[in-house]
Amino acid sequence: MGDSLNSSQTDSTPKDLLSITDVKAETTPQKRALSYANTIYVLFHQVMDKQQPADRIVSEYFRVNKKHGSKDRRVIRESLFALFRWWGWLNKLSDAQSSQAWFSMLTATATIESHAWHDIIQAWGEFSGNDFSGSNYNQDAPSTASPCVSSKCEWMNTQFAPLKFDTDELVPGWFWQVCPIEDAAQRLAMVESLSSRPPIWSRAQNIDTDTAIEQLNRVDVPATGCDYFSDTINLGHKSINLNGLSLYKEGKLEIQDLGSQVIGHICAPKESDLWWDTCSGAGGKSLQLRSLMLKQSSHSGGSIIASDIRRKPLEELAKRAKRAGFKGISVSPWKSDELPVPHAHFDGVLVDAPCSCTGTWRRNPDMRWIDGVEAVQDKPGLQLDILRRSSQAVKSGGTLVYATCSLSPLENEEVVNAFLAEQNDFTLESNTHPFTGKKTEMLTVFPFEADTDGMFVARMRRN
Ligand SMILES: C[S@@+](CC[C@H](N)C(=O)[O-])C[C@H]1O[C@@H](n2cnc3c(N)ncnc32)[C@H](O)[C@@H]1O
Repeated sequence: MGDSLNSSQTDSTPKDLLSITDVKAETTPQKRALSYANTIYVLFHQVMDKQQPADRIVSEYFRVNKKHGSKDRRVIRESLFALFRWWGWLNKLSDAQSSQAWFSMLTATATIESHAWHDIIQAWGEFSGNDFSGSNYNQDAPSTASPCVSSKCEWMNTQFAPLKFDTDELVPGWFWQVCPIEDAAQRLAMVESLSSRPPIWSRAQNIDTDTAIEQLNRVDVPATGCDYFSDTINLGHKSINLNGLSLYKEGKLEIQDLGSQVIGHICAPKESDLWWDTCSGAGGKSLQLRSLMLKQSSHSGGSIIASDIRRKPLEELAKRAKRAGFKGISVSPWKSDELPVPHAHFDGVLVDAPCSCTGTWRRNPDMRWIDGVEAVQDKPGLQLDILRRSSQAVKSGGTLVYATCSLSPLENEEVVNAFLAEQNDFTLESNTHPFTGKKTEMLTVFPFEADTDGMFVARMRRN
């Protein structure tokens, strides 16, 4: 940590540091452990107090505090995100304002996640005043050895007896009310997946997938293929400097979660189709739709119009399309409630609606504690309204696809059912779930099925 091995503040560090007057850091690891603990404490409270995504807060912190080396960044970032993953248990360890409780939390998370910075973890354990010597954390264990969430729960129950911990508590209680799962095994699988990170999923475009994988392996990216879609590439769990990859710079690799890729396959655009992506954001799915068209014919005459109420993501989409060399994608921002495109005109309309994003909690574990139940309950009115308006652009015989990255039936099945109840010229079509092989009308991708984010999709046809 450069020369700041104590708890001294940096310019951008808020003044409300952990109270550490009772902590004596003597050895170098202890001093580093103390400094890390303070930084993580400040960042954690900034996320909770400002109710802003941890990703944003951490990026801003590292942008200002250039002194941190790569190990510092890793310890700070991973410990912070781990705290949010296990906060449902940790918050029971008593008052997070107390330094001893804070050190217990840090030690417990690092133990549960088998983090590799053993000297730091040991120092945190010593500062905590708690006896972690009986912990099952093994210094020689590879960090990939990750016991299941039930055994982690057992460890918590033993380590912090008489406190009681339960796997369901790793997500807020309101989640189970709006995303009910009756089956106990499925419920546990859901908690298990929400307590771990999915790999970085990507898509090969304009290039054969095996060739792309070979090129990635040559530069030490542990890329592998995927059983479900021929253009999907799993890039593993380690963060990657995308701008250092020529494949990415040449527009031959796009990052897109495998769950999100399901949506493009359910849309299944034909090569000459005209599609409208009504909530395109920065165009993850527009690019996928275009890529699917071009896979059928490199002379595909099809095209996509992308719309969003925000301009910035549309600018980003234009850059990504240019990078990929994709002609046939244009943008048309929503400026009012009026359609920014012609009525009854499109072979396909995709409504990837704004939602609570509960399906992305694996990548953003902080959101489960920042958001409340209103993040789910507030959305269905808007979602139905966008779906209703967007549906006017579907031509007779055309396809309407509704998707979210929510796991709640309130934002999913109930919105589609409300839409179908009022629009009798649309009928629901059935699909085969790509991961489970089951036939289904409305399709939820659960994160535990194929190590992805959670998604929902329903496909309708205009009669
Ligand atoms: C789930 S995100 C879209 C993600 C994007 N399709 C992708 O694949 O990367 C939802 C998008 O809907 C946009 N949005 C929010 N309210 C909207 C509205 N009333 N009309 C159109 N778009 C809206 C948001 O700006 C956001 O970009």
